[in-house]
Amino acid sequence: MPLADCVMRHLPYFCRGRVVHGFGRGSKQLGIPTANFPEQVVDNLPADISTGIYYGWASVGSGDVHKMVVSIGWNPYYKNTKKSMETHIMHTFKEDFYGEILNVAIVGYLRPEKNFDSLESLISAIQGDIEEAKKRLDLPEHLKIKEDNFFQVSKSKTMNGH
Ligand SMILES: Cc1cc2nc3c(=O)[nH]c(=O)nc-3n(C[C@H](O)[C@H](O)[C@H](O)COP(=O)(O)O)c2cc1C
Ligand SMILES: Nc1ncnc2c1ncn2[C@@H]1O[C@H](COP(=O)(O)OP(=O)(O)O)[C@@H](O)[C@H]1O
Ligand SMILES: [Mg+2]
Repeated sequence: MPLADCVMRHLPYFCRGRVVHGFGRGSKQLGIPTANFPEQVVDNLPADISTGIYYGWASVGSGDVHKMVVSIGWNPYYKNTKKSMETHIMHTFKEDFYGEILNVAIVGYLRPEKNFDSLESLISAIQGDIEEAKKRLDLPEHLKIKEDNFFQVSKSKTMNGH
């Protein structure tokens, strides 16, 4: 099966988890914070979902749904030994949200993970991903996922306090 088919078969992919600490590189070194999921969420990804860079929608707790990009894999530039799943939300938050529930809907695939010969080229690749994701998410087929019941449930009272 071609790579794109393997990847797309699982999309849209919905998941939630509590935001944990990563290596603290996202904001400090890249200027692009990424909310990291715990190991259990990463381990629960479908076994054949390819590592790489994806885009979709995300909300924190019962908050609004925003555009996002997500990186799944080993961050070859940093040579991580554990697979991670990290979401950058295209929204300015007043404060950090470690420990809160992050809800994500992955709707599309952008590219495989890559190594880079400088931090600047990693940063510009990520900025390019963000711009491309913003454009693609305006397509009607993607906009409708923003309204999915998955996000409505996270807004309902039954989720509060859990
Ligand atoms: C949209 C996006 C694309 C990314 N692409 C790559 C990549 O191609 N190669 C790579 O090594 N890391 C990539 N990363 C991951 C960053 O290296 C990672 O977010 C950074 O190391 C922060 O890690 P931390 O959360 O542990 O601090 C990407 C991250 C995002 C959000
Ligand atoms: N727009 C945003 N997208 C993702 N995380 C954000 C955003 N704004 C603030 N944050 C906060 O920044 C943290 C991620 O920063 P980062 O430098 O990647 O640290 P870590 O290595 O601990 O993941 C998130 O856990 C979240 O609390
Ligand atoms: Mg992070």
